[in-house]
Amino acid sequence: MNYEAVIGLEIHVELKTESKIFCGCRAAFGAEPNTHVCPVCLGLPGTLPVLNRRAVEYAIMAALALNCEITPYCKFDRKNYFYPDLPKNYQISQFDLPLARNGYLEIDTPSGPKRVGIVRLHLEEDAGKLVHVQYGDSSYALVDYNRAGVPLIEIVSAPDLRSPEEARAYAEKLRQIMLYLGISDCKMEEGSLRVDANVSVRPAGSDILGVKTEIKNVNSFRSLARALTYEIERHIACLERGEEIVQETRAWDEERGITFSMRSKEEAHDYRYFPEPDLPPLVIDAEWVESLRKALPELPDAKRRRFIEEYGLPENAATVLTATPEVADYFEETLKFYPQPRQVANWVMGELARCLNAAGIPITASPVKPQALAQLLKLIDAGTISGKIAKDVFEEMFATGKDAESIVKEKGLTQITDEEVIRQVVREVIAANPKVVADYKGGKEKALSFLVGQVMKATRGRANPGLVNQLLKEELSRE
Ligand SMILES: Nc1ncnc2c1ncn2[C@@H]1O[C@H](COP(=O)(O)OP(=O)(O)OP(=O)(O)O)[C@@H](O)[C@H]1O
Ligand SMILES: [Mg+2]
Ligand SMILES: [Mg+2]
Repeated sequence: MNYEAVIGLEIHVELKTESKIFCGCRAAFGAEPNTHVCPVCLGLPGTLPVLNRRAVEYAIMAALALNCEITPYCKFDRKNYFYPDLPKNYQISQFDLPLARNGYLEIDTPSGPKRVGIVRLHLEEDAGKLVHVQYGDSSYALVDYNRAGVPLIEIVSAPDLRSPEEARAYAEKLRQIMLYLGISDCKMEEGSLRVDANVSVRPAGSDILGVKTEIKNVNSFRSLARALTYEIERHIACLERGEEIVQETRAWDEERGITFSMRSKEEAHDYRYFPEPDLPPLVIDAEWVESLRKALPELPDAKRRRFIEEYGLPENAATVLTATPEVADYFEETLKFYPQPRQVANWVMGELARCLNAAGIPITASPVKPQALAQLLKLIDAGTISGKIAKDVFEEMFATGKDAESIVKEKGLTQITDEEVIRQVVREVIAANPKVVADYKGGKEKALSFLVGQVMKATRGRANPGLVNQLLKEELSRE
């Protein structure tokens, strides 16, 4: 039988606010354990939460970017469960009235663009973190509450994804949008972006959903795709053996490349959701939403379209150059000093990308700034250096942070414009290539470019190309 995979993702995104969602503690990652805590986020009796306005704004921005409807009157609910990382024994979340609903995200697939539905987007607080340590012969689980109360949004997709590749494309696109909005770091390795993958299979063509399992603990987009591939094969093998799929939560084991059962439906939590009595309902008026909508930055799809239309870039170049807002900014900043989109695109995607990769640094830390790159490109246009020498100069700029002109001067890479020097080389080249000269005189235009190449080679690319051409023609007609 032919099977079809059905996948829906729940993605948690930590918001990059200064303070936590219900108290004034700092929300930053990486501090000494339990230094960003207070009676509110520690859940001590008698404390009351106060909602962080910025967290709501960030969540609304995310909802708008994902084409959702904002719920004008929403509320918070308590999701009750017991775990040591949850000091209050409940998490403040949103249940029946989430902040936003009914959105979509467009992904690229081999058969064209595809819209993936977004069922809901809600606000909640993060839990603390357990740190497992070995001390002598014993192992301990220590709790760090710094993360407790960091604002999160959970974005729940419809079961619209049909392959691990689509799931990966969706998760990557969602991350790209969050980075464009500047509302999260989205670092999977630090847990500021976490993906739970729900998956089932069914006979191809059926419109009934199969029993799903939920995979947790995927630490990268690559693992997400691997875990789904494994799980889909496991489901199919089960069904082929005539067994039923058990609805359960499974964890991905990166090293062994398998999923294993964490808890089954029978052990599933009854969260006993009820309205949070300590917070008033959240009323989001249309004016607030509109002012946030107006302030949204240009998003990836729009930017990519503009790069194609405004700069005449091919689609793949536009995709690469809009991968992050930082790359796009670098590209456009360079254009301000050197308005030649194609050339700049080639250099940003070529030499610059290669050097950044090799050095393992982000474009924002590039030792070569946009203006410096523009100056280098101008030197090529002016004929001061050849395109080939420019690559060496760029490497030197990247390694030392010096500007193109000083490197060209220091290393004696300046073009040769002295007519007599070039004429001498031209004569030598003509003397050394009698056959090519004869070809040229016989009407072979191409022979000239060979001779130009020889002169450039003899001068290590430093001769002024215009002069080389002119003097070659002069000398050849003289013979
Ligand atoms: N049969 C199915 N096959 C694959 N995916 C499914 C199926 N049914 C639901 N899904 C997906 O599973 C996800 C369910 O997420 P949701 O947050 O609504 O519930 P939950 O996982 O039960 O709750 P929790 O937030 O406590 O994990 C959605 O992304 C949805 O698209
Ligand atoms: Mg969920
Ligand atoms: Mg879930």
